[in-house]
Amino acid sequence: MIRLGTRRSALATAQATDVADRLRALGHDVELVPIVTTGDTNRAPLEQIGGTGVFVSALRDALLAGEIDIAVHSLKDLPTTPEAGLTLGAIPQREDPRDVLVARDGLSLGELQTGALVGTGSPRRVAQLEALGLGLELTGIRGNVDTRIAMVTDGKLDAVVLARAGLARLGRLSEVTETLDPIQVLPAPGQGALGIECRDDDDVVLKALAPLEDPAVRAAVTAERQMLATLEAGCTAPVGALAEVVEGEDGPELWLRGALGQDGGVRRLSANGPVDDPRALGRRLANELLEQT
Ligand SMILES: NCc1[nH]cc(CCC(=O)O)c1CC(=O)O
Repeated sequence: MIRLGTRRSALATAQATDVADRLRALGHDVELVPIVTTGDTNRAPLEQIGGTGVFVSALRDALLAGEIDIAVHSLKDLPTTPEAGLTLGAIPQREDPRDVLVARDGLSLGELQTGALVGTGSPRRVAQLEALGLGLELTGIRGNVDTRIAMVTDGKLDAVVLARAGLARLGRLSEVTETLDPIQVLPAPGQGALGIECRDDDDVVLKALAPLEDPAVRAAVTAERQMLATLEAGCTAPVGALAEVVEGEDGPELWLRGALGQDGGVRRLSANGPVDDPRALGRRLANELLEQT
């Protein structure tokens, strides 16, 4: 029996159920174990209560205590610092990593008027949206995906910006009024990807997880997360990153785009590197972003 720990939110439950179903299809017995985290019980702004890492620590404690065997994380909420005794046993196929706009009356970003009220609590989204120069009025919001969409439906906001992956997993893609091009808004490092964490000496679970692994996604998110780590930025920092495996002249290579919000503007760069050394690429792009003046 594999005990899979999950937060109770609709999104976390959808992600956990998806992983559980895939393990069951491979012949494993899986039990879902609900875990409550500080991020779920405390409504204060994330920056005040320790960033999105607050969603993670209770799950990690349960893993280390042997109460659960695997934890399914949204990779963009997982701190880049490794946790002793734990490892990412599998990084499965990724959902569409892009951000989306959910606006009233089917509007797109370019159709929103100056002064339109757009909800997002993410410094990354704020920095990149402001850099577009559309004169949008950005306002911090928190709450689950349903709550955020309701702010538009109720007329409190003209629009909200969300991760497309979350809407896809909740079956709410019909709410999307525009998918934002990464040329304008780069997603958070790891967005749309799941990280399945387990104890690093749990050979039975590691073997069970192996078939869920997508090596190209692991390479991409490793580069994105290394860029974030080198920038010494937390999950609430104004950092966007998106890597993809592309076909280069000598075979597949990794292409990484990065954005760093700074001094009211956004620095953007991209670089290519070998697929087998994603960390070097992430580190290089981070350093180039820091040197750019
Ligand atoms: N920070 C909350 C969070 N964590 C993961 C997702 C969406 C799913 C994903 O990116 O994997 C979301 C919601 C959002 O940003 O809209």
